[in-house]
Amino acid sequence: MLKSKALDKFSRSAIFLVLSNLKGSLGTPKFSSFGFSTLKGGNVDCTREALLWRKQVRNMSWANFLHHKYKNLSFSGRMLGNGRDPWYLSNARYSSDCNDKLTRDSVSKLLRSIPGFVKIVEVGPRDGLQNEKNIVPTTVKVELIKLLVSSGLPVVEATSFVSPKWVPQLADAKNVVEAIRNVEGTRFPVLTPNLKGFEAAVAAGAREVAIFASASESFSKSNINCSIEDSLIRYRDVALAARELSIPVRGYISCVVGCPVEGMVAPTKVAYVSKQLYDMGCSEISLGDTIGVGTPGTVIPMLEAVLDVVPVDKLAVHFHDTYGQALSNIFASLQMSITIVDSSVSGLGGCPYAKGASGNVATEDVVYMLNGLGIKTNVDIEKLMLAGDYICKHLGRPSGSKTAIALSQKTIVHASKL
Ligand SMILES: CC(C)(COP(=O)([O-])OP(=O)([O-])OC[C@H]1O[C@@H](n2cnc3c(N)ncnc32)[C@H](O)[C@@H]1OP(=O)([O-])[O-])[C@@H](O)C(=O)NCCC(=O)NCCSC(=O)C[C@@](C)(O)CC(=O)[O-]
Repeated sequence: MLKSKALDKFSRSAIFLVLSNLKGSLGTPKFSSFGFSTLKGGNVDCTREALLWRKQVRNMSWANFLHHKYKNLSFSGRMLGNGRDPWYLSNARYSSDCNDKLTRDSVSKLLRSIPGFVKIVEVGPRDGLQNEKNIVPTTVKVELIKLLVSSGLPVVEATSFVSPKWVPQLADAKNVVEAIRNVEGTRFPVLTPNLKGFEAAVAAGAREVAIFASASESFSKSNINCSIEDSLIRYRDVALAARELSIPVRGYISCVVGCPVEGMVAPTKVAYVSKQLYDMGCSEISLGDTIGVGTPGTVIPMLEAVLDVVPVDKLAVHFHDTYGQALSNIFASLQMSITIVDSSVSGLGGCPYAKGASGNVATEDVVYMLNGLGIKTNVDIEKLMLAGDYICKHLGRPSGSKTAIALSQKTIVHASKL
């Protein structure tokens, strides 16, 4: 009895402290920053002053807390406006945009190889939606694509001309392509697994296609029902037909670092398939970490192997974020001078033939990071968020983009002026 009471008391204070720190990370006061050590840190300060402080802090609003904490500090104008209490100012909003030359110069001095411009290939309407169980109406897909276009994205992968038995969600590919036929300013590649798909795509009005191979035999079999070599034979036919019509072909390679069945995938296998796609005339080769297991530790050697056989300006990277490594992998790729990054609005996605794989890296998160590095994309993040908001409302779930969540909370904070 005594034991369980003591345990109860202990767990209540433990829960309090854990919640306090959790609240801190979510946007409410973090008590440990006032000198309280946490469970993680060891002892809890139980002096009278400390307890009083804790009570006072617990009763504070977020705004009062910040005012208290920062009132004696001076802030740099760059971040916080005119130096009065920053938390009440509407222009105090932090932006990751890096427009000042000094910062840009020091970033580029340290990161000599990173590009000045990155082309983002938005794959949300295809890779993002292909895995959705409930069929998304064609009108919603078309509206999503139009919203993505208005954010300035240069490429939006629209859909796939694959077997509707394999991917029922994209059975309306023809209608989607027809509906965006007259939308200008953005390119709309579509996936075509064979000549049948290629012909249907061209008939619907597609002006760019993508073929998709794999670096893993098992994944090739489960995704397109044939071996890697057989897929390359099919894709040569598609590439040839496309060349005759001057239609650019993007080549994908799945499982470039790991496969759900085979585990680790050797960089030499990825280099081999990359070279085959390059030789058949692919204008771009996108290297996909389909199940999102890679870290820079596996991505860098893979890229090194591919860079030995394909020029860097032909390469794109395509990371899923299952283990939260996508941005680090993109950053490593930028350092290796890659200039094309695939991503999906709100982090939608997953592959129907890679169970457990989570969505692609969120486009909002990529744009936020690139803005912070002073790398241009021509994408308007606020308009991009409108597209994300639109599709998330339709799907009835929160955004998978941390940036979108944070920025929309800021808007609420500023709108209410706390
Ligand atoms: C490749 C096939 C078609 C082979 O599928 P199969 O069953 O071996 O093909 P088949 O030639 O025996 O044909 C079977 C049926 O499909 C039809 N068919 C055949 N081709 C087409 C076509 N193009 N469009 C429409 N219908 C087609 C064909 O007419 C026939 O119809 P039936 O006589 O039974 O009525 C099938 O396996 C397939 O469609 N797979 C697609 C799978 C897919 O879309 N996966 C997701 C995309 S890849 C991905 O997400 C990875 C990526 C790119 O994002 C990068 C990354 O993250 O790694």
